[in-house]
Amino acid sequence: MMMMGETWSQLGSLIATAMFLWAMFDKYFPYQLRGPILTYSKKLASFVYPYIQIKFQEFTGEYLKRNEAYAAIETYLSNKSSAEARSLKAVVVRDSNQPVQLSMDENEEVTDEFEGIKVWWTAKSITPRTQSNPFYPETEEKRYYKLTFHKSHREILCGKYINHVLQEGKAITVRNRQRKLCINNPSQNWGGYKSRKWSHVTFEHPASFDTLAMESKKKEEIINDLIKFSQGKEYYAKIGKAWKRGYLLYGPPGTGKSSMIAAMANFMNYDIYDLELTTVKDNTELRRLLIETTSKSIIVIEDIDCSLDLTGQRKKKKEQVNDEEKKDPASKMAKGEEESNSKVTLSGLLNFIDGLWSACGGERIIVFTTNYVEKLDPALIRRGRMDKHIEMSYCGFEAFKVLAKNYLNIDSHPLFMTIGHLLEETNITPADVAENLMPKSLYDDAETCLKKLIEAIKTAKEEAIKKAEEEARLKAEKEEKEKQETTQEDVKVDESSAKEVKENGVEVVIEDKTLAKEINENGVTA
Ligand SMILES: Nc1ncnc2c1ncn2[C@@H]1O[C@H](COP(=O)(O)OP(=O)(O)OP(=O)(O)O)[C@@H](O)[C@H]1O
Ligand SMILES: [Mg+2]
Repeated sequence: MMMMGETWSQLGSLIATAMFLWAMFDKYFPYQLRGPILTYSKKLASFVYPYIQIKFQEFTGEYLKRNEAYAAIETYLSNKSSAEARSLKAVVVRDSNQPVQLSMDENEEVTDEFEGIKVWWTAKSITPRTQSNPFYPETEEKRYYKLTFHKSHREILCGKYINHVLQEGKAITVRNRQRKLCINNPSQNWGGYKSRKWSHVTFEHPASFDTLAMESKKKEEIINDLIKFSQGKEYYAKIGKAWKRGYLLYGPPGTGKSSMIAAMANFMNYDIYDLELTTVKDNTELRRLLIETTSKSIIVIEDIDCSLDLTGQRKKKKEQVNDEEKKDPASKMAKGEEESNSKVTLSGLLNFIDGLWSACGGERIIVFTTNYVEKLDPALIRRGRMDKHIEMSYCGFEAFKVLAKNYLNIDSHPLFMTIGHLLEETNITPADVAENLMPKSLYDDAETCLKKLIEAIKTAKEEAIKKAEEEARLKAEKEEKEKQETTQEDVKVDESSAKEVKENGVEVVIEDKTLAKEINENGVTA
């Protein structure tokens, strides 16, 4: 006990002496000599204490912008902190799917290892005593992380390690973030305070490539394409192309185009920007919307053929208009108003896909969907613009098996063979198959649902046959009508020809009506 007391009193007097010496140094030591003295003392300290320390402050710059590095380090250390530190802070992070993020409390220390080198991270804070900037009073404590390591590892830790920490921290943030489904606001709502071009909700669609019904080979091809794209940052930079990829999904309604987009977003961990083109006034607005999208996102334009008149017809219409304008400049003026309301043009959209502005942000996927691929303008869908065309087709046997697994949790059943044969002969969408496979009551077992599906496919088959017959009948009727019309026209021509021959003064009875016509056409008078 006595010993303890003595040690404490010695320590106390040591601290008091140090404080006294520091006060003397601060008060009487000439200012000019302080620099060299401090430099030498630092050299001495580095000899005695061979460690390097780096500070990462929470706020930097005149306008106290939050330091991205600090946030990344905080996230990077959160796992290590929760395992090692004894005093922790819990922070709710915006747009994160984690309820709270744990970080170490002030003066706590955690260790980390990189390529066999040990480092120490400490959370620190200082409360400023003076107000340096009257416009931004520093009333709050300044927090920072301190990284300590041996000076012999300076090169590797200052370069590779810090880079690793920042990248990993950002990657964790992306993994933990709540993904967004954004829709564009009409431009008349863009003006006011706090107004935004995009509104968002949390994206929680459960679709995945596992639940998507399509041929496994095709599915794998798409997954590989997406993986290659997500790892292609350097590759895209090397070949001088913006880091983006375009997909065109086409197929009849209910074949899973929207489900595919949701599955892609879940697989890539991307946000979705669902762009409603009909509310976009012009190309300028389109550009403004585009630059507000973030990277790691899918920009979707659904039903591109309906969103805009971007089909070949539009071009023709436009050409016609231009011809009229050339003839009549007044009509051009009259149409001026209409032109300005013409909203987004094909060239505007092409610029959006692969013009200069499309490169901002990077790591983005653009998806167009359509039910009628043949209606689209070739310029819009040519290779290079839409890098991959994916056909979403009617339900085949492989796709059916995925749905049976999803909805009924079965891999096989004696009825599968019948269904397989029926699907080969009938076009039925995965949406219709899914609808029939879904148990409608508690008593519906797998067999009941499969039988229901068989009935549905048979009905679809009968309807398809009836439709085909009806179409064939209408076609035959049309052809017959056209034939009759042609014959009537021929008769009229023949009669007028025969009459003309008569009018030329020569009475010739021409039995062969074709010959009469020919004589008339060639102006021959017999
Ligand atoms: N390939 C599929 N795999 C799994 N489920 C599917 C598939 N296709 C359709 N479905 C089911 O049908 C529903 C409708 O599908 P979805 O909306 O993806 O079709 P779509 O092709 O986008 O149709 P539309 O052209 O009308 O927009 C989905 O909710 C899903 O349950
Ligand atoms: Mg859809």
